[in-house]
Amino acid sequence: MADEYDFDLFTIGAGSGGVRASRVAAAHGARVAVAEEYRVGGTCVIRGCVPKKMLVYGAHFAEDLVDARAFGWTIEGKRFDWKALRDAVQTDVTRLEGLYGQTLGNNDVTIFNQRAVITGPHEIMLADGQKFTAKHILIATGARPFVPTFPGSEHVITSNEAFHLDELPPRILIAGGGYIANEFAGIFNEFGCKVTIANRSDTILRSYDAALRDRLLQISIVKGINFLFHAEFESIEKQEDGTLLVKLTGQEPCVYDAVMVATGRVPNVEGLGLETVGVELGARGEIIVDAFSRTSVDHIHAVGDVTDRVQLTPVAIREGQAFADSTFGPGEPYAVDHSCVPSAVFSHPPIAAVGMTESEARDAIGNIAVYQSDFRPMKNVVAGRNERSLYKMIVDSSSGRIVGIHMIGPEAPEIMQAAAIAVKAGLTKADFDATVAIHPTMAEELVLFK
Ligand SMILES: Cc1cc2nc3c(=O)[nH]c(=O)nc-3n(C[C@H](O)[C@H](O)[C@H](O)COP(=O)(O)OP(=O)(O)OC[C@H]3O[C@@H](n4cnc5c(N)ncnc54)[C@H](O)[C@@H]3O)c2cc1C
Ligand SMILES: NC(=O)c1ccc[n+]([C@@H]2O[C@H](COP(=O)([O-])OP(=O)(O)OC[C@H]3O[C@@H](n4cnc5c(N)ncnc54)[C@H](O)[C@@H]3O)[C@@H](O)[C@H]2O)c1
Repeated sequence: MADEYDFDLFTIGAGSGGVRASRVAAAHGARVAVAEEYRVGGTCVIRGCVPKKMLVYGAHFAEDLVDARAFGWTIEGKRFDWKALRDAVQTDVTRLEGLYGQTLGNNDVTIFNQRAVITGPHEIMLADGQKFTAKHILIATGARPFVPTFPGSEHVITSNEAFHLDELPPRILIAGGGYIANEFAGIFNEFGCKVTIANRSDTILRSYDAALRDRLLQISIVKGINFLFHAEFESIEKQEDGTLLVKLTGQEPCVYDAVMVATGRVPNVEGLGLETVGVELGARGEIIVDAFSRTSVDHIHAVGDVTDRVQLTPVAIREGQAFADSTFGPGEPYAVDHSCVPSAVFSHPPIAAVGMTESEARDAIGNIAVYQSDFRPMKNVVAGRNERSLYKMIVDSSSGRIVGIHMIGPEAPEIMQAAAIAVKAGLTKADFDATVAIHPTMAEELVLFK
């Protein structure tokens, strides 16, 4: 490796993509440094997937404790302590942060706990003024919540703050209709907050199959979540008692204790020095990269949310791994396959999907068969919970190949991870039919479609 540079690789951002790329590059023998301005682990570990999932688990006990009565349990003195859960989650986040730092250290990656910017084609400057040179630079700076600007927008919180609330807000308005809005609506609602979702369109989770979206909407309404559609912010006024008077288009003014925005995430590119070295950006501020995560400058790469391809942790990790193997490994360069990426929404109940929705398949293929199972899980029957699951399988009629599976119901993401392998591998409906069911399960519906 070239010794004319201080490092072979300098990574900016120690999140999902940056940590993986740095660790793997170092394991291939590269001299690697990584700069992190906040906390090692990035969004997913510190204020995303991981603490969110822990809150989802905590929230679900609200239903389990109610349902337990139907299974013969008497529960007295039931009480929920938000601070106890919040602090337990943060303790584990800190533990994980330590493990990520340890992994980097064990691989001889130098960590700088400060902001880094690019000051020359091969030069990086840290917040304290230190400068370093590197043969390759990897931008893995992720994304941050987008907050629309309107009078009073300074009073809103985002998912970043939601993990640290001193008290649960008795009434919370959540703006947005995507992943974060629906996941946090479920969490706060289970904790007993009165939740209202305000969305600018009339569609939640627009990339998911319409039948599943409708099912989640119906179930959420029954659980007590209020939905406002075609509602955009006009203003928020903080009142003397600390509550927030919110005006939304087409709605009567209403008072809430907290307002959270979940209106998408924008790439972290500001002030990075990209213009000084000629790294090109797209219309949404994302770094433009080719299939090998190479930017418009040959030796500068970018992975993860900052490229706004698929904003999911496992994708950022794969992009980081592919970059490190391709640039520093012994094999041929390879690209990440972004097709058929499975995903999940950890709502109550969760949604999971892989491949094409019914309408996408109709447009792309035309001749399709749709199999559907609309059932009440056994546990819900005994519990007297009138909440039905919906599974859909979309099949290319000419080949029998499965092009999409969509599920809403308990444990849907856990079931989907296995089903996604089959879809990615190009299996057919006949292959599923030939597989014996495991009874009694919810997942058996996948091999029993008629
Ligand atoms: C609330 C929430 C829930 C989510 N849930 C899921 C989920 O369940 N499943 C899933 O797959 N995905 C989920 N995501 C998305 C997932 O977190 C991201 O896709 C993933 O973290 C992207 O990884 P990344 O490496 O691109 O960026 P990040 O993990 O965001 O890491 C970027 C890092 O760069 C640092 N940084 C930025 N600029 C600089 C600089 N100039 N100098 C030094 N450091 C810098 C940042 O502090 C950050 O630590 C969730 C996101 C949120 C917000
Ligand atoms: N379970 C998961 O895998 C998971 C969970 C959370 C977040 N994420 C990732 O993080 C990303 C960000 O999550 P998110 O929920 O913020 O985004 P999102 O893209 O899922 O949803 C954004 C929502 O905000 C609305 N919106 C956008 N601009 C608006 C504006 N100016 N005014 C009003 N509404 C507006 C959109 O119509 C949409 O409903 C997701 O796209 C996803 O990739 C994944």
